[in-house]
Amino acid sequence: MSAISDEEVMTQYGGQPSDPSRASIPPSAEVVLGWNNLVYKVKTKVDKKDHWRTILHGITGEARAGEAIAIIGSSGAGKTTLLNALSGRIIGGKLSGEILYRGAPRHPGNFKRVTAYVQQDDLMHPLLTVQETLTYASKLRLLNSQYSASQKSDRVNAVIQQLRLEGARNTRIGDATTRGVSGGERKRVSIGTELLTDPRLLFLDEPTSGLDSNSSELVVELVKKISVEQGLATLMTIHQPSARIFNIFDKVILLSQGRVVYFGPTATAIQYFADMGYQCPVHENPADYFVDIMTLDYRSEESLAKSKEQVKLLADKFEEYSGNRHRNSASSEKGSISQENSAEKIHPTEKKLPRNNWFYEYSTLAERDWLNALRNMPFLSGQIMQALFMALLIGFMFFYLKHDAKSVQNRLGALFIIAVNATFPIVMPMLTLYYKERDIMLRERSSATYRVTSFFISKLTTYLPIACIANTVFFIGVYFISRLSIDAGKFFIGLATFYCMTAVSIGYLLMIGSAIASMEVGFVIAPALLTIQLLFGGLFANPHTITPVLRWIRWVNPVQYTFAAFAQNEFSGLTFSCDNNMQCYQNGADVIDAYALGRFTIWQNILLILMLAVVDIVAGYAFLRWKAKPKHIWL
Ligand SMILES: Nc1ncnc2c1ncn2[C@@H]1O[C@H](COP(=O)(O)OP(=O)(O)OP(=O)(O)O)[C@@H](O)[C@H]1O
Repeated sequence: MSAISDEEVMTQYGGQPSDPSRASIPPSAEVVLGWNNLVYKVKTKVDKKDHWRTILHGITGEARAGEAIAIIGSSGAGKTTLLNALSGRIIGGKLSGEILYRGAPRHPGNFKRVTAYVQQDDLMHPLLTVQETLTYASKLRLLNSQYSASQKSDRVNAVIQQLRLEGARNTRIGDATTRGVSGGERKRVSIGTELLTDPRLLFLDEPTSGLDSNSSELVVELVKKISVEQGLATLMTIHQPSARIFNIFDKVILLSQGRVVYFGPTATAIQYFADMGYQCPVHENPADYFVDIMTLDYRSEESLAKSKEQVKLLADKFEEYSGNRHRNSASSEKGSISQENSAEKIHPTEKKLPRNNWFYEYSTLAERDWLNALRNMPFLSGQIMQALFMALLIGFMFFYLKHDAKSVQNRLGALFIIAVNATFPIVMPMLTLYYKERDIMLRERSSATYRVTSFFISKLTTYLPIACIANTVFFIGVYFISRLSIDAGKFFIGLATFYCMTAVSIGYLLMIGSAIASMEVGFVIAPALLTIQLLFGGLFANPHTITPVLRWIRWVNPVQYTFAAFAQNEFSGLTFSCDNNMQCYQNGADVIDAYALGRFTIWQNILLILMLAVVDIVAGYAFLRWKAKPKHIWL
C-alpha cells in the first residue's frame, strides 16, 4: 500500500497528484455512465395526506472509464439513493431523468452483466474459505461458454492477487459466532466476487463502514488501482473519509439534501469552495470540512434556517457553475408535475440473460450446500444427538410393549410421538439455516447469479437426506427399544411413512421460510401451525367428535395421516389379552375403529401425505419466486 503523508495530501488538493496511479483520467476516456437530471420522489404521509417527498433533485453527472468517484454527504443526503438509482436498484417511488450506459439507454438484463454492486453488509457463507467463496462465485457467475474450468480458476487467482488476499486464501469467512477473516479481508472478498465477471462499472455502498483507517485506505486504494488497470468506472458512497482516502478519488460528488453541491475533480474542490469564501483550514480534513458546511444544523431554529440557506446557496452556485441551472430546474418542474411523463417503469421481466445450464448450476449449488452442511458441526451433531436422545427417551418411556390392554394406550402414544418427531425437531433448526441461506440467495440473485429453481431444489435435496438420516436413527431406536411389532414388512412401511412425513416438514419449512420475509415472524408462525397439526393429529380428540367448524383441519393435517398409517400398520393383526372383568380392546381393528383411524388405507394415507409434501414444496417455490422477482424501477 503506498503511504501518503498528510502534508502531501494537503498540497495535492491545490496541485498535481504525485502518484501516477492517481493521475487524472484523460478527458478522452470513455463516458461509461452518464446521468441527466435525475429526480427521485417517494410517497410519504403528512397530516394523514399523501405527499411526494423529493429525495434527489435533478442530479447530473458522468463516470468515465478508469475513474473512481466518491459520493460524499452527511447522513440522509441521498448518497445511497443516488447509487441505487445509477445502478438500477431503486425500489418504490418515482424516478425520472435519463441514465445512459456508453451513450445508449440501458437494458436491465444487459446492464446487470456489466455492472457490479458491492453492498454495505457482506452476506457470505461463513464456513467457506476465501478461495472456496470465490471459486463457487466464479462457477456460478462466469459462463461455461466463455470460460473453461481452468480459466475460471485463473480468474479466481487473479482476483485473490489483485485484492491482496493470498494470506487469507484458506481462511474461512466466519461470522459473529465463528472467527474468520478480518473485516477488511471480508470486504475485499465481497468486492472480489463482484470483480470476477470483469464488469465495466463498479458500485460500492459504504465499503469502508466498520473498518479501521488502514483497512479502509487499503480497500479504497485497491479499488482505485483496479479501476485504472481495468478501465472500470467506479462510484462509491462514503461517509466522511479521512484526508488520505479523500485524496485517492479522482472525482467527488458532494451531496446535501438531495442536491449536488460539487461534482468535479477532487484536486480542485478546495479551490472551488475557497473561491466562494469557504476556505478549508490548512490542517483540517477537507472531507470533514465540506460535510460540515453542507450539513443542516438542528441545534436551534436559527442555526437550522441559516444552514438551510447555506446549503441552498451552495447548490445554486454549483448549478450556475456547471452551467446546468436553467435546464435542471425546468426539467425538474416537469418531473414533479407529470407522473405520466416520468420515465418511471417497472420491468417485471428482464431480458433473458445467457446462463449456464440448469444441471451445472444445480450441481454447483448442491455441492456448496453439502460442503456447508458437513462443516456445520453444531447443526449436524445437534440433529444426530437430538435423534439419539429422543430415541432413548421415548424408547425407554414405552419400553418393551406387551400385548395386554394397557399396551394399547402406550402403543398409540409411541406412534403419535414418532409422527410428531418428524415436525418440530426438523423444522425449527432447518428454518434458521434456510433463512440465512435465502438472504444470501436473494443477494446473489440480484446480480443474476443463478436460477431460483436450482437454488430451491438444491436446498430440498440437501435438507431432506440430512433429516432422513437423523430420523432413521430416531426411528430405529424407538422401534426396537419400545419393541413395536417385530416384523420386517411393518418396520419398513413405518419407516417409509416416516420419511414421507419428513418430506412434508421439509416442504413446510421451505414454504414458511419463503413466504414470510422476517425470521422473527417465521419463528412465531411455524411452531404455531405445527402445534395445530399436533392437536388435530388424532390422538387428543377423536376426528368424528370435533366440531364441524374445525373438522376440515384433518384434511390438511399430515400428522393425522401419518398417525393413521402408523396405527393401521402397527395394530393390524394384533390381539390383546384382557384382565378378568375389565372392558378392553380385543384386537387391533377395535382400536383403529375406536380412534377413527381407518378412514383411509395405509397406502392412501401415504399418498395423501405425499400430496401435502408436494403442495408445500410447490407453494414454497412459488413464494420464493415471487420474493426473488426484481422490483426495481428502471430508467
Ligand atoms: N423509499 C423511501 N421512502 C421514504 N424515504 C426514503 C426512501 N428512500 C430514501 N428515503 C429518505 O431519503 C433520504 C436519503 O436517504 P439515503 O439512504 O439515500 O441517505 P444516505 O445519504 O445514504 O444516508 P446514510 O449515510 O445515513 O445512509 C433519507 O432521509 C431517507 O429517509
